[in-house]
Amino acid sequence: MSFVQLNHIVKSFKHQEVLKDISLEIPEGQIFGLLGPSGSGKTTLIKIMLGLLKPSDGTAVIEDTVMPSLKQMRSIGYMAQSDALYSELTARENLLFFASIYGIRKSRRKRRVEDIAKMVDLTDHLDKKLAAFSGGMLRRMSLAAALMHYPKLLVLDEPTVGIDPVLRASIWKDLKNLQNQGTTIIITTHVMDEAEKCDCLAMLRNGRIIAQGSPAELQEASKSSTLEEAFLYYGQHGKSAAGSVE
Ligand SMILES: Nc1ncnc2c1ncn2[C@@H]1O[C@H](COP(=O)(O)OP(=O)(O)OP(=O)(O)O)[C@@H](O)[C@H]1O
Repeated sequence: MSFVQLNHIVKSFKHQEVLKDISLEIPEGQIFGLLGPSGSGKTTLIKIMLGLLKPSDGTAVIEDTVMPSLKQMRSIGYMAQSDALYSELTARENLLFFASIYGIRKSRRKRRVEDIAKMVDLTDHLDKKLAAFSGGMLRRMSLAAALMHYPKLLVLDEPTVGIDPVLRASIWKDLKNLQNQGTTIIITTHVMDEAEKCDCLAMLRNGRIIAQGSPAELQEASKSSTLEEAFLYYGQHGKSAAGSVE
């Protein structure tokens, strides 16, 4: 069953058509990667999917509900590119705040904050103000906040920018664990070794999906030895034979 369905999404800002007839189906429990150069429309597509932005045409559906839907929004964790956190508060205070707005019961908040901090490797920094955090630590805080309410769908816009390879690997381990627990994960990335870890990829360029399929399918159909090579191939040759682009 597809968990997320995008039907013929078009989005224009003034005279610029940023998304041009995008249709996608993302099955439940998948790690789905949106790959594309800067400005190709990844964030815009995600915001439409989440009901944060209205499409000019088409519909975004999550679990049979047309977005925007308050009910569905409550079951989504969204980690945006910029960190929406309070720099004058400590990490613990920030996370307790998210726990309260996500409706985690008071008796469970302290424990949940500690569990989440452990997951993103911030246990030793819980009582520091975010003003003293590095870029990578702030990204980990954002991930923690997005995970606070056990979301069924986790949407991550370039989650590992500014994060070192060791921590990136540990975050990916956590993402795989979440997937094993049934979470559907959508991730935007420029990083190829990250794209390779996704079950399915859609390559976006100039507001269109130029290829879609598993990393292996995309490489095979373009006779490429790496995903990067496949991406360059599709950029030059248009739609993929591998994918389910209609
Ligand atoms: N609110 C807006 N008003 C006008 N134009 C916008 C708006 N939001 C996005 N755009 C334009 O839409 C295009 C796609 O932007 P978007 O942020 O979706 O790209 P992206 O693929 O996420 O890029 P990046 O990887 O750099 O984050 C860009 O040309 C951008 O300037």
